[in-house]
Amino acid sequence: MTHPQREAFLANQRWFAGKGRDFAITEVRVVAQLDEHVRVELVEVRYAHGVPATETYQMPVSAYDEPQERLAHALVREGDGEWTYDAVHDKDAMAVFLAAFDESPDVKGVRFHRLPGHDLDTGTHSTLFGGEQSNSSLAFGEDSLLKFFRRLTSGTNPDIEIHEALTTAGNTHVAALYGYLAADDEDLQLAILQQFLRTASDGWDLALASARNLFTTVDLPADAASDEIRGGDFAAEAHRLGQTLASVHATLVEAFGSGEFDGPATARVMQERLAAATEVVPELADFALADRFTAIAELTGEVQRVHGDLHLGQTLRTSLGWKLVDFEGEPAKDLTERRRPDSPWRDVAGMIRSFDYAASAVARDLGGGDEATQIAYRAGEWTEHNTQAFLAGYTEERGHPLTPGEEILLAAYVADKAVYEVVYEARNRPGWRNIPLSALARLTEEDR
Ligand SMILES: Nc1ncnc2c1ncn2[C@@H]1O[C@H](COP(=O)(O)OP(=O)(O)O)[C@@H](O)[C@H]1O
Ligand SMILES: O=P(O)(O)O[C@H]1O[C@H](CO)[C@@H](O[C@H]2O[C@H](CO)[C@@H](O)[C@H](O)[C@H]2O)[C@H](O)[C@H]1O
Repeated sequence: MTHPQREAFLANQRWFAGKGRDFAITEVRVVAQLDEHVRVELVEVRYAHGVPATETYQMPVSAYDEPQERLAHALVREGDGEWTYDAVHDKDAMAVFLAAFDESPDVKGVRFHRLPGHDLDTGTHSTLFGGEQSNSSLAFGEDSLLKFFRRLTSGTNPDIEIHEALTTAGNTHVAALYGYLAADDEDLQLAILQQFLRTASDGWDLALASARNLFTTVDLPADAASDEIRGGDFAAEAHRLGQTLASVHATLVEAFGSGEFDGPATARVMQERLAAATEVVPELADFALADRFTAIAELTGEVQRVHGDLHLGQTLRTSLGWKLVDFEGEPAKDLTERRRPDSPWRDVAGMIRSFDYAASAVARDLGGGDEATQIAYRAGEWTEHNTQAFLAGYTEERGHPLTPGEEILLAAYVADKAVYEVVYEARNRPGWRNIPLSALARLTEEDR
């Protein structure tokens, strides 16, 4: 059986990782029927070339025996007297999911798990989040947020696992976990239900606003007193973010334990990642990064569960402080790798790269006119200032300053993240490729 309409739908979704590759849907399975209209389907995709050769996607759908005008934009397929829609756009279908989390009914094929301590507000309507997302998230009124994982891999989902550990431990730097949806027969976790941080501001947006504010004051001399910068800048927030990350790391050690850092293996993985990335983006061969990576082979340290893909877009500022979101790890890694204990410096490096991204993205938007040199100077200054504040917050909270060995580790993780970003940008946002490439050029220059 062929599925041309479903294939066309899939190819247009932001969350479909196979864009640009030849693929066919080989199977559509219904894992659960929630009511007469709403069901959860799993779609198996097979690619003509390349790896991975197959993938599984989750499609919550709602089906009706006549077309639904209100859902015309979300049509997945029509035929055999049935109109099938992407259920995340369908408020009625989402109400069925919310009621199921509230009542934990017996639904063949899936289980609705709940954590104690919160009564769901079931009188609310769903609002789907827009934007560039790997999964599909929607808010129920001002109360809860439901995220359907789209690309599924069997095994424990780290986003659920880590939210559960931090919520149970009472760490307030994440949105509290309210529940999750899992398939019965297979080791598949389908969705996470958590506290909706409705008044929160996105860390990336706050950082951009701060950088823009500073750079547009271009008549400041390049060596302007940093007090002027401090007035409107992000440093106090960066400091709190550092404290937040240290607190989350400490709770993760308590919950999952820690292990020994393997220097030689990590250095090897970083070099392999660079070699693979150079195949995709040959300019990477221009950067002499090998010494940064081999330098860590001699080092000792600890590994633990971490966020794995931390950047400003994964942080939310609420009136009660910073929260970290989306503990799924780097989307390109397989699940086993994403759940493996890792160095906490990977997360620290992720945020440091993100400060550079924020400053560089604003500098890029402001263009290359007469003030380009001044803006570039300001961008470097903003990044450095916030990096130092973030590191101070992190080290103060954990109780001791950076050791020389940790500085070497951090330098390697910053370079490793930038290598990852070059490939990510080449594949997803070619216009942004120069941000990590310029960072690598600066790092290589520093190492000379
Ligand atoms: N608990 C929450 N409350 C409010 N907004 C949230 C919450 N969790 C995530 N978000 C926002 O929802 C969006 C998608 O979240 P994320 O977990 O990063 O999804 P994805 O896995 O699709 O990348 C982000 O903009 C994030 O800031
Ligand atoms: O949020 P995701 O888990 O999907 O992470 C991926 O996409 C991110 C971009 O949305 C990407 O982050 C990179 O760009 C950010 C600015 O948009 C920047 O703040 C980050 O520092 C930079 O790495 C992330 O790498 C990728 O895994």
